[in-house]
Amino acid sequence: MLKRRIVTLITVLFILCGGLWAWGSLPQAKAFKGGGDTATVELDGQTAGGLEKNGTAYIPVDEVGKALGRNVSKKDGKYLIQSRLDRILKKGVIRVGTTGDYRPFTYYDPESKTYEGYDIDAAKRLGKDLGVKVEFVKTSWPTLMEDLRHNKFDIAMGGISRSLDREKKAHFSKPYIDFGKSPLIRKEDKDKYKSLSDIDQPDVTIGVNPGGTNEKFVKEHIKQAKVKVVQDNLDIPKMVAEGKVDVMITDSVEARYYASRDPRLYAALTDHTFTKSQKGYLMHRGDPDFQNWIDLWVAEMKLQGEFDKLEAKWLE
Ligand SMILES: O=C(O)C(=O)C[C@]1(C(=O)O)C=C[C@@H](O)C=C1
Repeated sequence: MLKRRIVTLITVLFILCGGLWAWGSLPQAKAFKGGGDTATVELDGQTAGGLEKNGTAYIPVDEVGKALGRNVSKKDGKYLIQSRLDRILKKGVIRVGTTGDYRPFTYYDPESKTYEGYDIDAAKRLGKDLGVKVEFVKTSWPTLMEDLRHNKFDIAMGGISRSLDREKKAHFSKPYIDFGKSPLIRKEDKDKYKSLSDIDQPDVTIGVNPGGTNEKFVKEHIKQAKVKVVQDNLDIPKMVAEGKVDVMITDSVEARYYASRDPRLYAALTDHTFTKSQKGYLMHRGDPDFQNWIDLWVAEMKLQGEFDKLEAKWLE
C-alpha cells in the first residue's frame, strides 16, 4: 500500500516538473495586462493570451502568430512565424480593406451590394495573381489606420495617398499613380478661382470629407474660407454642382472624373495642382515577404500595361 502511494507521488511530481519545464520553455513576451496565472499581450492591436509567472508572460507562439495575422510552423526544432503571404495562400483568401466612397477608385453600390472601381478591379486582379479569393472589408478614412492595426484586413486598396505620416505606422507599396490636390468647382465659376488664394476667401465655402488627406490639406492651407465637413464623400461633388458648397479640394483624378460626367462641374488647375502625391497600397509593417511580393506585383502590373488599361477604363 505504502509502496503504491510512493509510486503515485513520484509519478505526480514527475508530471508536474514536466509541465513546468514545458511552460518555462514557451516563447516570452512582456505582459502589459493580466496577473495571477493569465497574461495578455498586445501585438499590432491584437491580443494574445498566455500565462504569467514571476512577472514574465509566456505566450504560446501560435497565439502570437494569430495576433499578427500569420501562421506558425515548426521546422528543425525552431518555430517560424511565417509571412502573411503564406497565410493568405494557405487560407485561399486575401482580405482587402476599402472605403467604397471614393470614385473612381472604390465605390460601394448599396443596391447591388458590390464594390466597383479602379482599385476594385486591381484587387480582383491581385487575387487572381495570388490564386486566392478576394474578400472586401469596409473601412473609412478616419478609421483606416486603426482598422489596419487591428488586423481587419491584409491590405488596403482604394485611392490611398502615400504619406510620410502614414508610413510611420504602416507600410506603402511602390506607387501606381501620380496626382495632386486641385479644386472641383462649378463651371460658371471657372474664371473666379485661379489660385488657392482666390479660394481662401471669407465668402467661399469648401466641402470636405473627414479623415483623409483632403481634410489635412484644408486644415493646413485654408485660413479664411468657411469649411463644411461632409460625412459622405460621395455627396460633395453634387453639393458643389447644386451650389450648397462652392469648392471641393480633392485629388485631381477625382475632380476630372466628376467634371467629365456632370456638365455643371469644372476641374480647375489640374495641370498646376497644389500638391504632388502618389497612390499606393497600404500594408502592415514588418513583413518584407508580403511587401516584396506586392511591390513586384505593382511593377508587373505597370510593365504589362495593366494599370494603363485600368486608367482607360476608369479615369478617362
Ligand atoms: O486620405 C487619402 O489618402 C485620400 O487620398 C482619400 C481622400 C481624402 O484625401 O480624403 C481623397 C479624395 C477623396 O475625395 C476622398 C478621400
